[in-house]
Amino acid sequence: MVYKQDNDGTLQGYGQAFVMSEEQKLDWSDLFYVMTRPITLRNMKFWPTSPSTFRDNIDRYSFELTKLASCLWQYIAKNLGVATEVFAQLFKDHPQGMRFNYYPPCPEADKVIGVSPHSDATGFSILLQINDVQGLQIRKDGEWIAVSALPNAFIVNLGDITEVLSNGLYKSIEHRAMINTENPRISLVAFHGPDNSIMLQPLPEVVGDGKLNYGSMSYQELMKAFFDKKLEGKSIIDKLKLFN
Ligand SMILES: O=C(O)CCC(=O)C(=O)O
Ligand SMILES: [Fe+2]
Repeated sequence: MVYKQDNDGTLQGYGQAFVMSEEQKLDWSDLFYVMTRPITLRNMKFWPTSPSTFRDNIDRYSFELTKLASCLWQYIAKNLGVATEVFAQLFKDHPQGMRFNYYPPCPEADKVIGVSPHSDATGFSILLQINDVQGLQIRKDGEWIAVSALPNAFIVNLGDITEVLSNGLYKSIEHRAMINTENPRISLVAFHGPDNSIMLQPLPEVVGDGKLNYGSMSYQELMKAFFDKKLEGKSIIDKLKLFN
């Protein structure tokens, strides 16, 4: 297949992620992932040329989402009492990747899962539920709750990076995607992560004289830890938490 993943560690292209063994039961989904920003990191060999509008539309969508993401960072910074320049520096060049998820229906839908429980290893994700099929669930107080998409609205899932930077004032959300027996479901998730070179730790401006709740880890190390194992709840956060 022309756009299939390479073994270059970036997971771009068509394929599966988080496959650790031949025996593993895979998630019931097809996925396609491309890095969309910074533009210099785009690898156009993974960008389909058919339909002919694809590249142009994704480029424009990526640009508009970046504006939305900058706006959200400004609100988060304000809420945390941190100068907006601090976030602008951490998220400089607006790193962004897009994952297209296709979940085929399954006659035995209760025996499979579309995406295993996890939190996103990113700042936040802006999710668009493309067709009107429900499937996303979030975990709140130990219970799984179905999220219905509002018409013309995005779903924003906070990621692990925001939890650590905010010393836990913001919590990343554990979520999963379920399958149904009749209808395929399609979602498009745009991950907004930090600059690749950052050292991830709670922001001193947020911690102040208070208790430090998380240890530190380079973002590169964190991404490696995330992709080196099966998706499993809030595993990155569990690793970095100093107290339970
Ligand atoms: O399809 C969904 O609603 C969720 C997908 C997801 O969690 C992901 O791609 O990280
Ligand atoms: Fe996710």
